[in-house]
Order: sequence, then structure tokens, then C-alpha cells
Amino acid sequence: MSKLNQTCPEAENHISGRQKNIKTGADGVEIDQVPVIDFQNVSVIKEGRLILDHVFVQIGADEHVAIIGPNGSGKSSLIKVMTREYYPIDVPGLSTKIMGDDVWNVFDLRKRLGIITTDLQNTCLRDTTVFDTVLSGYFSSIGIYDIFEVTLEMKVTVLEILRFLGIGHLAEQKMTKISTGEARKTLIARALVHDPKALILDEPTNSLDMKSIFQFRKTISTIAKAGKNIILVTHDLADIIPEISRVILIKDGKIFADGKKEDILTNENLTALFEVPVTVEKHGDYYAAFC
Ligand SMILES: Nc1ncnc2c1ncn2[C@@H]1O[C@H](COP(=O)(O)OP(=O)(O)OP(=O)(O)O)[C@@H](O)[C@H]1O
Repeated sequence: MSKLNQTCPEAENHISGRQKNIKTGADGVEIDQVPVIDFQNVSVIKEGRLILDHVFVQIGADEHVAIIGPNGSGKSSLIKVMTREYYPIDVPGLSTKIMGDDVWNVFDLRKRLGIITTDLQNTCLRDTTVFDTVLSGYFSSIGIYDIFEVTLEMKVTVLEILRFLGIGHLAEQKMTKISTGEARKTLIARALVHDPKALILDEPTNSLDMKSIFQFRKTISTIAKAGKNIILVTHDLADIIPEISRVILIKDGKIFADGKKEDILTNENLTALFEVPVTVEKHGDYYAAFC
């Protein structure tokens, strides 16, 4: 039994996703087994340019996935369709189902999907404490205001999650005074207060030093093992933690390849994807690429 579980079973639930009300949908499929993402024929146009081009992606309830592609290939745009920041063009066969539903209240959706992006980190970079930044996740705000009804249970959960992520000692520190790696963990904590089904991480190890990267990958591994889907956008193959078994390659707004990581992460595929000679190496359960 983890220390966390001994001290606060409620907080453990937030991290492990063990609060399973097994419900069934109209088709009799357990809600827990419904794909997290079921995108069919998704195309997005921005400023007259097709930036996602007939994308079909299904991510199962228990899958962890990495998305890789060159700069400007459409990775973040695909994530923005998931978070309903970008909307696809209405074409026959279009589906943007998330956890079985096409229509979402955006606030509810963003609670069910924990989103960690550099944009969010920049937004959270304020004169607010780490504790309040995480607590404000309950209210989908940045910072805490008098009108919010903050419960003791919320506060206890925030503290337990901060401790779980190894940043309990930073609770009273201002966001402007902590390191990039600590801020990224704070965002994970903020996402976890909602007990999300999935964590979406867009280039999470950007600008972290080696130690922070190491710790960050361990944290994501722990969260993946605890049963949350990991959807990871990255440029660094070494970010693909062992729990991630599937890799999707994107090029020019299209799915270039999609499958088991050992089949996808080859010299041939990555050389064709990036249009430079790439050598892929495997080190234990991890991959690295050189060009
Ligand atoms: N709101 C927008 N308006 C105009 N063009 C956009 C918009 N959003 C994305 N694009 C364009 O769509 C393409 C894909 O962008 P996207 O950010 O999805 O790429 P990416 O694969 O995440 O790139 P990177 O690895 O550099 O982060 C780019 O050419 C980008 O300029």
C-alpha cells in the first residue's frame, strides 16, 4: 500500500482513477471501455490552409500513445481538436468523439482530459502560490477568488497530490519563483485534482534539465501505471516511457504511420518522416534517435 493511500484514500483515487462507477452506454459497452478518442475524418482549415487532412485516430480506453512529427506537421492542432480549441470542417463521416460523446461542455471536457501544455504553463506563471494554482484547477480558473467554495477535502487532496508528485514543500511558493520542471509538475497536479481519464502532454520535457526530465518521465510512468491514459506529443523519443506501446507519426497534417512502437520507430520511418537520415537506437525499454 502506498504512503498516499495510508494518509488519504480520496487523494489516491484522484491519481489512480479507482473511483470506477461501472456504467454502460446505449450500446451496452462499459463506459470505462469506450475509446478515449474516436476521431474520424477530421480536417481543419486555418487561414485557408488545410492543417489537418482527413485524420482518423482511435485511442482505446487503456492505451498510452506518443505522437511524433516534424515542426508544423499538425501535432498541436490535433491536440487542440481534442481540447475543442480547434473545430474540424463538417464533412461526411466526421466524428470527434471523446469518451463516447461528440458534444461536450468545454469546461467538463477539460476536467476529464488533464491538459499540460507550454501555453497553460505560461498562463499560470503568475504571482499565485503553487497550492492555489493547483486548487484553482477545481474551478477551472487561475488563482482562487472569494466567491469560490473551497472545501477542506479539496485542500487535503491538493496537498496529497503535491506530496505524491514530490513538490509538497513548494506549496506556499509563488509560481514566478519556481523552476520550469517544478511548474510542469504543478500543472500535472492541477490536472489531477479532477481525477481525469487521460493526461494530454504537449512537449512536456521542453527546456527541462536532465534531472527534471528523468523525474518527469518517472512521474508520467507512475500516472500511466495508475490507469490514466497518456497522450504524449514529443520530439524526443526518450520521452516515450515504457508504458507507451503505440506511436502515431504525423506529417503534413496527415497520419503518416500508426502502430506498435517497435514497428513504427524504425530508421526508415523516421528518415522518411523528417526527410533527413535518422538512426534509431533502443536502450533497454527506451528509444533514442540521432541524425
Ligand atoms: N490558428 C492558426 N492559424 C493559422 N495557422 C495555424 C494555426 N494553428 C496552426 N497553424 C498552422 O498549422 C500547422 C501545424 O501547426 P501545429 O502547431 O499543429 O504543428 P506542430 O506539429 O505542433 O508543430 P511544432 O512541433 O513546431 O510544435 C503550422 O503550419 C501552423 O503554422
